Amino acid sequence: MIEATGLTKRYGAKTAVYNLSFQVRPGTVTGFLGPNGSGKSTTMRMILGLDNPTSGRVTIAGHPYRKLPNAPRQVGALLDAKAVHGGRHARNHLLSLAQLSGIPASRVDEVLGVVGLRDVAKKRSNGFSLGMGQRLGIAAALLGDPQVLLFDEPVNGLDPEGILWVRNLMKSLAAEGRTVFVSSHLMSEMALTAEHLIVIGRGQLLADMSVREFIAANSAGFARVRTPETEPEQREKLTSALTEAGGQVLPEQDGALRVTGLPLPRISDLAHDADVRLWELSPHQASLEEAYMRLTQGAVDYRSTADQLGGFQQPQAAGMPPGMAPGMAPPVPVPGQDQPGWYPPPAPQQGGRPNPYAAQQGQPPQAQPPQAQAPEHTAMLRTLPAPQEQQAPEHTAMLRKLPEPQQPQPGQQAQQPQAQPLPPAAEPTKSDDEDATR
Ligand SMILES: Nc1ncnc2c1ncn2[C@@H]1O[C@H](COP(=O)(O)OP(=O)(O)OP(=O)(O)O)[C@@H](O)[C@H]1O
Repeated sequence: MIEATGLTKRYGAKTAVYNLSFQVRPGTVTGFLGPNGSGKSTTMRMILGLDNPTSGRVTIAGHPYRKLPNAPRQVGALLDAKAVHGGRHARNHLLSLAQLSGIPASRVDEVLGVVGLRDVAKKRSNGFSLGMGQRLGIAAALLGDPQVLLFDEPVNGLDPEGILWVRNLMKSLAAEGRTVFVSSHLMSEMALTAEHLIVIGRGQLLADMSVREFIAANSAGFARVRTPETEPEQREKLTSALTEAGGQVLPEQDGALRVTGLPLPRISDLAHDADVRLWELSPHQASLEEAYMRLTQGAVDYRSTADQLGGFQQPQAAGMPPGMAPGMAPPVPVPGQDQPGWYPPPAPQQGGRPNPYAAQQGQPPQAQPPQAQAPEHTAMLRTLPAPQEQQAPEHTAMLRKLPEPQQPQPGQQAQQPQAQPLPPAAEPTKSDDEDATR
């Protein structure tokens, strides 16, 4: 088990991690999520003794990493797949790691097989693709057959087959009773891989709970309703009927309607009363991505703006909305579509605290009084920054309430992808990536 208690890391004026307490248990894959720069890698480095905490502590099986006897046999990690001696063969790289930890050479060949790199074992790693480098990093993590494994973005650069392989590998490692702690920005992948989540924002804990609890706590279910595409007036009629009945109706990108606040039978009755035919009426649970977006909206440091292309864009045809090509039907306006938060599903409860980050943009987290530690097996979502942290009851979820997502600013609309002509085929180049000494 990995246990962090009041973990804080400051780099000069920058507070990268603040008062982080959590446990990563054996037997399940625990996902470690957070926006760019939220402190995931810093936390992992502290777990592995590569960075010293400014305060607090983190242990593996009860010991700080540096005090673990023969740590590489107990803990395996992939932090930075590029952190290898590029001039070495893949096999020699692993052999040198194995020798340092008293691991037999036969294990090197085993892990090369596990990660699918046997055929390139004698190739220099500086000639490896991103995905091959990731596989080599995973091989290094598996080398000591450790009970505790940490992976920072393990699927980065992997092809679909590789992503599926990593997913199954993580699950099987956890099923063997190991502790598996994985960071990723790929929410769809995390939803399929992890059972438990630890979510941080600006170095502070936002959530510590199962994936199922996390989605339920950060989103509400909704109904998708579709009317005949050839009769847009039916869609408008239904939208009015649903809105008058107290529902919230928002457009989906494919022309369907997303309805919250009304149960499915009521939607069906209202459609019937309004004499509107339905082509679809289906219940939906929000995705992990939507729930994550809702929770972390206020903790994102790096946001993109629309590319204005230096004013070089072709003028739009008269009356044509930006991004619409001539001949495309403009979207049917739907009441409510300009409401903030139409993309993420509505929060399950209203009246949350104001966004604690709103006044802190670009500022380090403010010092807070020590917070009570959550008991074992407690799923946590925290209200932040609260002057006094309440103790969470066992098996309950705690959630940091953040405000509704912000309305995109004018001009921040995503651009429609434009078809680009293919570049001319590149001339084949001579490759010397196969090691001459092979
Ligand atoms: N050695 C360092 N010196 C100064 N600041 C650092 C250092 N390492 C990390 N930071 C800062 O600490 C913060 C957290 O960085 P960290 O790399 O841990 O985030 P992350 O969640 O892993 O981000 P990403 O998802 O982009 O990988 C960032 O603001 C980063 O700039």
